Amino acid sequence: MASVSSFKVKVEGGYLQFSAAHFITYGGKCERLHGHNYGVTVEAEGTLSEDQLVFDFTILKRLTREICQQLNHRFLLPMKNPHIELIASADEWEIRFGEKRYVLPRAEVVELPIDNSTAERLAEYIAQELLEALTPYNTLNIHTLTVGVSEAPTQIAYCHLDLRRRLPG
Ligand SMILES: Nc1nc2c(c(=O)[nH]1)N=C([C@H](O)[C@H](O)COP(=O)(O)OP(=O)(O)OP(=O)(O)O)CN2
Repeated sequence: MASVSSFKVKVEGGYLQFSAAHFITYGGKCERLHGHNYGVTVEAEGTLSEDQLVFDFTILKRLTREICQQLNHRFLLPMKNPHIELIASADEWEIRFGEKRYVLPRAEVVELPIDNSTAERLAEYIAQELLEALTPYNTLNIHTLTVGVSEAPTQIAYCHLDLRRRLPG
């Protein structure tokens, strides 16, 4: 019986990381402000292009690194978190949860369109940003894109995008 090959490329390590501060809300509580040295992995599965690549490692690394740089040394602010109150001023974000109140310079905050800064939601955000950054490239041969975000080497969350269900742009 003839076998069918399937292919996957993965980029990780090196500069595919960012250090950021955050807290998540869960179970009616709000964690203390803390930080992680996050690691990012990206996997693309698909068929081979004319050049016999799923996708060029070099480009994939560069695009992922650019997203990491936007998050590096920032506070990760989940703009859609229904459990925190956000008060904007010209230069600052005030974040309230019950009696707790944080005031942060806007320049040190990255405003994320997510509802909680869990590793899962960060992986989804990075996957969506990467998909956007891949728009100028031919990615029709890529079937799935998986982004992993680790808070530590022992804990990692993944978001898997099925690109075969992409709507024509
Ligand atoms: N599935 C997920 N679970 C948890 C997430 C997450 O993003 N996805 N996040 C957290 C917290 O944000 C927290 O940062 C976890 O950090 P952790 O190092 O595990 O905290 P601890 O101090 O409890 O663990 P140590 O191993 O003792 O450092 C929680 N869960």
